[in-house]
Amino acid sequence: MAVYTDVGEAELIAFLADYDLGQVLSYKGIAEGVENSNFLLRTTGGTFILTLYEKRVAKNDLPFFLGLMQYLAEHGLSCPLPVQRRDGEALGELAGRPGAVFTFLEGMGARRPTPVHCRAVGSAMARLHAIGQGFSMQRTNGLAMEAWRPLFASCPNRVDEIEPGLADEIGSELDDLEANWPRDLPSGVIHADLFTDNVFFLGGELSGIIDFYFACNELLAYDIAITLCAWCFEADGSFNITKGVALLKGYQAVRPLSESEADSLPILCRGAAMRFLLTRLYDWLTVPDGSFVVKKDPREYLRKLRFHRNVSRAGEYGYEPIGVNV
Ligand SMILES: Nc1ncnc2c1ncn2[C@@H]1O[C@H](COP(=O)(O)OP(=O)(O)OP(=O)(O)O)[C@@H](O)[C@H]1O
Ligand SMILES: N[C@@H](CCO)C(=O)O
Repeated sequence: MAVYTDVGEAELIAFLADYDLGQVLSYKGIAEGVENSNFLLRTTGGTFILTLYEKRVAKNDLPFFLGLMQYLAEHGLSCPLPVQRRDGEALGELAGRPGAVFTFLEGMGARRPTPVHCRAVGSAMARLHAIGQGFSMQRTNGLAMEAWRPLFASCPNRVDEIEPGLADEIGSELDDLEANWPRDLPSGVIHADLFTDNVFFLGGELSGIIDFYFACNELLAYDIAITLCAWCFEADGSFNITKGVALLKGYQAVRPLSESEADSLPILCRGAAMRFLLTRLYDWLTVPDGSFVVKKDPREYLRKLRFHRNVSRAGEYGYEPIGVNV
C-alpha cells in the first residue's frame, strides 16, 4: 500500500483549515502508485485527492508540476486541478512532507487497452502538447538521453544477473543512441509517463490524465514513442499495429507529425524503451525485496528495445502521412 507518510486526523484538520473545503468526513490511503503518498479525501465540500510528495519528487519541481496541471485544466484538458488555499498557494506542508489537494477525477485506467482507447490517448496527448505550447514555465527532462549512461553506471554491477551479456548490450545501445539521437524536432511540454494507469476512462470515454510528475520540456514525438511503448504491445511481447495505427491517427488528427518526426520515430522508440529499461533495472537491483516500492520487470522493456532495434521506418508502427486514408 503506497502510503509512506501517515497523517493523523488532528494534523489533517489543521492542514485543511487553510482551505475552503468544509469539514473532513473521511480520508484513506490509496494503494495504487509508488512514488508518493495519496489519500482519498472526503469533506462536506466534495471528494478530493491529497498527495504528500515523497523523496523521489524534487521539491523545487513542484511549482512546475502544479502550475502545469492548473494551466492544462484551465485550458480544457481533463486532469487534476490543484485546490488553492485561502492564501492563493497550492502547495503546503503536512506531516513533514510537501502536500497538495487536487480535484478528484472519475474513471479508471484501461486494464486491457483497445484500439479505441489508443486513439483516445493519442488525441488527448496531442491536445496536451498543443495546450502546453502556451505554458511559460520550463523544466528540463531529468531522464533525457544524456542521463541514461550515468543512470546505467549507477546500477550495481549485477546487470548480467538479469540476462548474460545484458551490460554489453546496453552499453552498445547507448553508444548508438548517443551518436544518432535527433535534436532539431518540434518540442514543448510532454507528460513523459502516459502509461495505462495514468489515463482514466469512464463509460468508454477518456475522462482524465493524472501523474504529471515526469512532465518536462522535450521532443514532442518522444512522448508519442513512450506512449506507443506503453499502449501498443501485447502481453506476449508482440507489437499490435492496429493499436499503433489508432494511437497515431488520434494524435495526427490534432497535430500532424512532420516528416522528420516520423523518420525519427524508430530511434525515439528505442530511447523510450531504454529509459524505462534503465529506471526499472535500477529499482530491480537496488530496492530491497519486501519494500513498498513495486518493482516493475525491466525485461519487459528489454524486449521492447530489441523490437524497436529492428524497426527501420515509422510505417511499421502504423504511421501514415496525413492525407493518406486518414
Ligand atoms: N486526481 C485524481 N482523481 C482520482 N484518482 C486519483 C487522482 N490522482 C491520483 N489518483 C489515484 O491515486 C493513484 C496513485 O496516483 P499516482 O499515479 O499519481 O501516484 P504516484 O505514486 O504519484 O505515481 P506512480 O503511479 O508513478 O507511482 C492513481 O492510480 C489513482 O487511483
Ligand atoms: N510508468 C513507469 C514507472 C514510473 O511511473 C514504468 O512503468 O516503468
